[in-house]
Amino acid sequence: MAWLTTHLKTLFASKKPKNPPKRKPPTREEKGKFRATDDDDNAASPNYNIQSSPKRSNSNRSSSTNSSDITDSDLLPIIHYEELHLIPQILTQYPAFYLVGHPLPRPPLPQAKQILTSPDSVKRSLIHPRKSTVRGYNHAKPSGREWWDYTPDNGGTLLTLDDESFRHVTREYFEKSIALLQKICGEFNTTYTENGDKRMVVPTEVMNDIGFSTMRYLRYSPTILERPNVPKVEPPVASSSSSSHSASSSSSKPKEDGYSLPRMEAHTDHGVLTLMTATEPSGLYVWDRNGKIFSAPPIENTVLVIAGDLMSHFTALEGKSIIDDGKHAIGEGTVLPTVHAVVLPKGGAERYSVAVFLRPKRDMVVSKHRVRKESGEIVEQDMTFGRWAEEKGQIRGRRCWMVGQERLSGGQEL
Ligand SMILES: O=C(O)CCC(=O)C(=O)O
Ligand SMILES: [Fe+2]
Repeated sequence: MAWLTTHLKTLFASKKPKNPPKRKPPTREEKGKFRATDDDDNAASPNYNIQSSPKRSNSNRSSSTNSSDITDSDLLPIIHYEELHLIPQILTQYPAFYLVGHPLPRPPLPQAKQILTSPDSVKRSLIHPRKSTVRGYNHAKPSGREWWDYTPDNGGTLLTLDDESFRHVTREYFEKSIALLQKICGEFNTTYTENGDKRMVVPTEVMNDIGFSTMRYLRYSPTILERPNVPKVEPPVASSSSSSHSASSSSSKPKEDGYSLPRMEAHTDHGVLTLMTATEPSGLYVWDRNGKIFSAPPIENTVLVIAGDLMSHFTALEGKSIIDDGKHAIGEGTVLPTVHAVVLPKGGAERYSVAVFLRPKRDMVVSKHRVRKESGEIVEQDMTFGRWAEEKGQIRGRRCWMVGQERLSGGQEL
């Protein structure tokens, strides 16, 4: 811990108190221009400039979640591309941040719409031969959601549309986003120190190789929930009660309560970092380490960045492992994986989103795992990224492993 405390003192503490006073929400005039530090500090160090997100109206917030504790002061920071060095500290304080001034092209939201509104026959042809949920087309109809994962191998020519422009835009956004996320990882390696020397928290292979990274196009829509192919169950012949009729006659329709809105259950992503962008209506929420919820609607010209499980693993206390030591591996410089969920507001609109996941190869060894054999002997076994992610999916409550919200578990397979 000493290495980080000392380093953070040098880098940040003179500019920002350890427990900063709660920020006041910006006034309309300050919209998008609020500074988290006072101006004297900024005069000494003009680079330390965190903008809060512009004030948002309540109409952006879903009325369908229990988000009454979301107030206007719950704003995620906006970081400028020229200030990437702030990100390691920001991610220990906030569950997500918006990045502005970045070199990415326009987000491929029209391409997300194009592929996810293709005829069913086309979608069927894009399903992975081994039904991978992270390559090609998939759907989760009970959640009102469908998605398509880009396959970077073969230059992005597999399980994709026969459309040159679609392929070009998709590939370009993926490659530039991965390069951006890798650059952000580089900032972690210049921020963390050990005995005065820089500590490589993110392995070189993550920064030099696309590994098992992918990009996902998602569509959330009430029309997906309708499941038109599910045969309608006729109500049993009523004896005396008329209520049984009304209950079963709605079986092929989405229920009108909050749980039948298009959604993605709360989860953390397996990888290192995820970059996201979406259309309105938003419905994206992120949790901080104290369980506080932030609404994360799309903001023009920005992308949202969150941390995945592996970032916690990389930034765990030196000599400790999240996998073996659990919470004892968490220090003040440990970035926790961002718990996030999507719940579409009522009203029937569709939402499209794009998520780019920076992940290493599945066979990357993330830990020497200590296991006890039947004889009682303790041996070391390699824990690979792929196996770790798979185990997480099998353990109830682990999809949001830091929060342990079993109620909300769900999410994606790797
Ligand atoms: O649709 C979104 O904005 C989030 C998608 C997501 O969290 C995921 O695919 O892991
Ligand atoms: Fe996610």
